[in-house]
Amino acid sequence: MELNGKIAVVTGAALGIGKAITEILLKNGAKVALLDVNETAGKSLKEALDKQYGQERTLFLNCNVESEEQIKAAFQKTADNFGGIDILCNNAGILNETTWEKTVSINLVGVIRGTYLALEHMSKLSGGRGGVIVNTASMAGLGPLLSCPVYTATKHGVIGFTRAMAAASTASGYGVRFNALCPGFVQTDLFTTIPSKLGQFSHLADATEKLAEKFGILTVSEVAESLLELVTDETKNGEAFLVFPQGKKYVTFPSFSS
Ligand SMILES: NC(=O)C1=CN([C@@H]2O[C@H](COP(=O)(O)OP(=O)(O)OC[C@H]3O[C@@H](n4cnc5c(N)ncnc54)[C@H](O)[C@@H]3O)[C@@H](O)[C@H]2O)C=CC1
Ligand SMILES: CC/C=C\C[C@H](O)C(=O)/C=C/C=C/C=C\C=C\[C@@H](O)C/C=C\CCC(=O)O
Repeated sequence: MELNGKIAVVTGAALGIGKAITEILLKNGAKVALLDVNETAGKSLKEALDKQYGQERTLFLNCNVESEEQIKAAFQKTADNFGGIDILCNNAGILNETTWEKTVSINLVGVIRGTYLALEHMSKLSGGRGGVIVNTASMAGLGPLLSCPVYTATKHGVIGFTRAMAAASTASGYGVRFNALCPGFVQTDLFTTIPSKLGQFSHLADATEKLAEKFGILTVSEVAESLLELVTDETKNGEAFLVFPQGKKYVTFPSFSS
């Protein structure tokens, strides 16, 4: 997919991985709608991006992915402003085992909600022009993280949902590719605040730290480069792209097809 002129929506765009995704999409010619619940950070980033790319290339919309109404409105404003949606990065996510229902609501339900609402704009069956949806999962979607079982569950769910949607899209003719981005540990606010977010599993913080030492820490730019590959390589559909400092690979899963 050539990005020049394409229209992208990034959730959780104001900080961390979402900010890096936004920047690499802009750098490669896309227009980007930044959706985030953190209005201060979102407006500040928009101001900085306006200076670098001009005011017309981005739109910041205060949006909580837990709200169907807010996502619906944000997608409509994006389509009205830019003329459609070609790319969706369902990136917004939290890690908090004490408020685990909220973690499920944002990390999994928010991804499902964003996907279904975006398809109303993107699917060729509803007048869209197709495109690609990349869901930010995690290495914790591929293996158990003992200190955050609910976070692990949400990321396993994101990968399963993404792969099923990829198959449904191919079978239905949506013209939309679906892929999961699965980074290991990444240096962001989410990562640095982990020790205070483990709740009843806080006694396992050291084990997590040892995992981080073992697997290393990615930069947000490294993650954004992998996102770009999933967006631009039109052969990628239904992939789980595992990214960590030692390298990256497309995960193979057991096949149950006869
Ligand atoms: N940091 C890490 O080690 C890894 C993070 N991830 C995933 O990457 C994604 C981004 O995480 P980070 O950049 O690390 O986190 P971060 O905390 O640095 O940034 C997350 C962004 O999402 C926004 N956000 C949070 N809840 C929201 C909501 N309900 N609606 C809209 N926006 C919301 C925040 O305001 C923030 O701007 C998450 O899905 C996370 O699970 C995946 C693998 C590793
Ligand atoms: C605590 C969560 C930290 C950051 C959030 C981010 O989304 C994330 O989940 C990063 C995960 C990185 C995981 C790295 C390795 C994961 C290993 C596990 O899947 C299990 C594998 C090994 C377990 C330890 C062992 O048996 O050697």
